[in-house]
Amino acid sequence: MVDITFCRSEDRRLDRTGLHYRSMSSTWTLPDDLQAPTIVPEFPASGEPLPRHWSLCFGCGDDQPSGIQMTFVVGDGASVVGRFEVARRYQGGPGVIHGGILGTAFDEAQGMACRSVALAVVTAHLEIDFARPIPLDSTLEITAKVDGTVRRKVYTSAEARIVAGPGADPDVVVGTSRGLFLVIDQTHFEKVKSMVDAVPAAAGTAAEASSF
Ligand SMILES: CCCCCCCCCCCC(=O)SCCNC(=O)CCNC(=O)[C@H](O)C(C)(C)COP(=O)(O)OP(=O)(O)OC[C@H]1O[C@@H](n2cnc3c(N)ncnc32)[C@H](O)[C@@H]1OP(=O)(O)O
Repeated sequence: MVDITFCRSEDRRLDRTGLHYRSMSSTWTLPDDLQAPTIVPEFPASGEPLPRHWSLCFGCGDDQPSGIQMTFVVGDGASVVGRFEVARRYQGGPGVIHGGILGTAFDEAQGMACRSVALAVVTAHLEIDFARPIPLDSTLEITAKVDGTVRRKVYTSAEARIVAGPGADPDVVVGTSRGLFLVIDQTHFEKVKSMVDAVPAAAGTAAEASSF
């Protein structure tokens, strides 16, 4: 196995307990009227797998071979833990993940966390801090949670860690993300249904069934 150790200046290090963003530029703030997440009964129990929301999804679909095929388990409360392998085709800079792929993983994981509070959501706003290079052939774990809701708005955040392969260190956060998702109803995808370019597997989740 390739041994890769990235520089870890104390100033740029993020830790598990006292997450700090000293070298980050985020201006993300949670609103004063934020409500604590109310978990829907359909959301599986902690430790249970959370099925894909759509079999053709680039983030989680198992009928989408070009996608990153993330898998998820439910975490504590309104949270999920997702994993995927950083395949060589996801290369951006030499030997490292493309930033857009990390963005995809955050988007997917934070969207999946929203399933704890709503049947279906779409991303309205997503912002990412790329804290460390992420080598190809590593396994990335994204922990995502709902921080709270305001009407249809779902506020989320997430952290990424390398848990296996090159650069693995579960104590180092290699990226963070914050995102706003909006709860939608079944009319949202009505106009684009005809664009679906393959026959999806049987609708496996309530969200799939409600979308198509
Ligand atoms: C399928 C199963 C999945 C279930 C599982 C999900 C996992 C999927 C993971 C991948 C998810 C994706 O990539 S989804 C694909 C990428 N995203 C999209 O395609 C979304 C495109 N955008 C839209 O369709 C629209 O802009 C919406 C739906 C996001 C919002 O439109 P709308 O419904 O008309 O809502 P609108 O009235 O404008 O706004 C409602 C409230 O939200 C606020 N708001 C709206 N946008 C923003 C914004 N960017 N930044 C800040 N705040 C915003 C407004 O100020 C307002 O606040 P207030 O007045 O109430 O205070």
